[in-house]
Amino acid sequence: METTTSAFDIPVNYILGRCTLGNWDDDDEQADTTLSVLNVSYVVKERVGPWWKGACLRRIKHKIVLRDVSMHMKSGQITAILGGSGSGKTSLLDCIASRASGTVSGKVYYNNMECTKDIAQTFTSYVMQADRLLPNLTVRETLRYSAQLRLPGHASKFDIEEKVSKVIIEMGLRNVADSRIGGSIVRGISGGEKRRVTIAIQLLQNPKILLLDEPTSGLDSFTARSLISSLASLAHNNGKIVLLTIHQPRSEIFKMFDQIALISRGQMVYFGRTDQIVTYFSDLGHRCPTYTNPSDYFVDLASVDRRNTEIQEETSERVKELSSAYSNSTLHKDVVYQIIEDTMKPTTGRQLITQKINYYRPQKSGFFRSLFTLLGRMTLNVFRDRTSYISRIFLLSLFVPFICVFLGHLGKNQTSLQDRIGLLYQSSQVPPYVAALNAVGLFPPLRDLYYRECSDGLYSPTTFLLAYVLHILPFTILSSSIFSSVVYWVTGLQPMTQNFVHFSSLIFVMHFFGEIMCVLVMGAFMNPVLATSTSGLILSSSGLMASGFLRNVDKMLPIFQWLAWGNIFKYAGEILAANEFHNLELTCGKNGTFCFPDGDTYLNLVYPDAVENMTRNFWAVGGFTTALFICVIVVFKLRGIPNLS
Ligand SMILES: Nc1ncnc2c1ncn2[C@@H]1O[C@H](COP(=O)(O)OP(=O)(O)OP(=O)(O)O)[C@@H](O)[C@H]1O
Repeated sequence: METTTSAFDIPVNYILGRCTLGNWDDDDEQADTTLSVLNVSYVVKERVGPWWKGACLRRIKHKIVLRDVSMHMKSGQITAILGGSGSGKTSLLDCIASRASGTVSGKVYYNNMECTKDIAQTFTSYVMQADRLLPNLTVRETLRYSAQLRLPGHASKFDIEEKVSKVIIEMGLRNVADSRIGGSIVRGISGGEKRRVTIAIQLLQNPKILLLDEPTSGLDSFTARSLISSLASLAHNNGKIVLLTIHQPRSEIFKMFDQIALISRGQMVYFGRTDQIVTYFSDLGHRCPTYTNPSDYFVDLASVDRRNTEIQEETSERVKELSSAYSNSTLHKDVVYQIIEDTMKPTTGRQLITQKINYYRPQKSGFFRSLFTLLGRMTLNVFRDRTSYISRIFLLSLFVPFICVFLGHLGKNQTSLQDRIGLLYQSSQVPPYVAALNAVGLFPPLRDLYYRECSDGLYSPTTFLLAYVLHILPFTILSSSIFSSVVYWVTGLQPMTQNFVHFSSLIFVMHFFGEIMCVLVMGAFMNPVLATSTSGLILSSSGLMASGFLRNVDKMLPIFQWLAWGNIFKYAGEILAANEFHNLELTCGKNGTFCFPDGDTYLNLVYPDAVENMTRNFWAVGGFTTALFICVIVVFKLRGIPNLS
């Protein structure tokens, strides 16, 4: 079948094949697809100057990452972008996938139709360099959950299983289908198999165009070869466009590519058929020596050597000559003319098809389906890892023996007043802090996976965060109940059921609050070490300042008194104090020194309205926790998706 040459020839069947009204899994492999890149340039902003000047004061420098790059690919072809480190390979893929963060000029066309982000998301799948997979799931489970998120809401269980089995076979994962992915601690499938799983996830949506950033990085040469061979057969047998970046492939791999794009310092040095590259460079006077891997030779030829100034100038000059020779070559002109010719045809048909694409774009799996899929996946991931659920349930309980041994059974004498204050202070501080530790350990892999799936447009931050809090809820209830039951009854706080219910409810809310607080910090900072120290600092300084257990809030500077109104620990402190000290009888010594005859005397002194404000304070802690959760969603939305590799 001939390549699409007219806008009217754009295969509507293919579009219909992805239609939610038709069969979403229709493999209309006969339909040709083209992908063209015309004079694409890409400029990014860099801030230069000393760090202490901050982001606003540092000078902005514009860096040209890509300059006038043109390429043309069609279905059934595998094309490799080659080049040294920093030459602009990943940036070129980002521009094609509409994921670039800087300024892109020039045009990218899908089926001779100007590309928008929507079109890119509909027709392409992007495989990033890093595998972001949950270590405790098996290959099949990973694919099943991904399919539930990626396939339209009406796809049945049977459709999903069928699709999963199909990609497992396509990517040669049959032997490891029921093995765990594994991670740094638990051994799982090999690095090459993980790469295959990542690619298989992207194949679930049956994309026409598959973009892969360094798919062979970190793989041994045998595994790399077998992976590229699978990608080549995806292109040749399934009619996909496969475009990948690669550093320096070995010669067997090099031969598998149909086309090569060699770039250097953001400029194209060669784009054309693989079997013509040797002749092309020989004609320019750079003959690839016998017994030398052509990819090694050409990548070295197009790289600037920075060992010393002399060599740098010499190699820079050579690269300039190579890129100018290519831009004047018939090879380059043919590519540009072909793209211009194909895309200059009447636009009405294209507009019509754009409308069709917008109409037939596959529907997302829906809010509730995404929510329950994420919830199921997170829960399974925790239950598969003993250390995760043990730490979630029992980490808080580990503090109990220390508290009990240190304080023992509280009496009714005057020193027990101080013991009670210490115990209540610890009870308000430890649960949120332990929850923050749990979040630091268990949230980052889920967040990384969220970033990848969110950049694929699968679900929103709200869905992800809601699923996260719902999956921690049973653990939070269980661990806070164990903590409060033992601490409350062993240390001998007021032995009344209602007081115990108040105490345990507050412990639960504070435990939950700590986790949400840490998730908020991890939405702002990627680094978990920074997240731990920031969360710890926020929690301990808030408790210190506002709980009233270490210093009476009314005796602080007015600014701190005002700030305390906006701090959950003020209300938590009042609840704990009123709950324990109201109606508490104390005994005085015989030597006639000042003493508190009962807990209410202490309450009147430090928390005058705490008993009357009990209900208000419960509303306040609940309100703070809800508001914090809303803030987390806002932070994740504002922060967006970081530039992932
Ligand atoms: N958003 C950005 N901000 C600043 N510099 C950028 C940005 N994107 C790309 N660059 C710069 O552009 C150049 C090309 O980067 P790119 O990641 O595309 O190279 P690459 O060929 O993929 O390199 P590698 O093979 O090492 O991954 C690099 O010098 C990089 O620092």
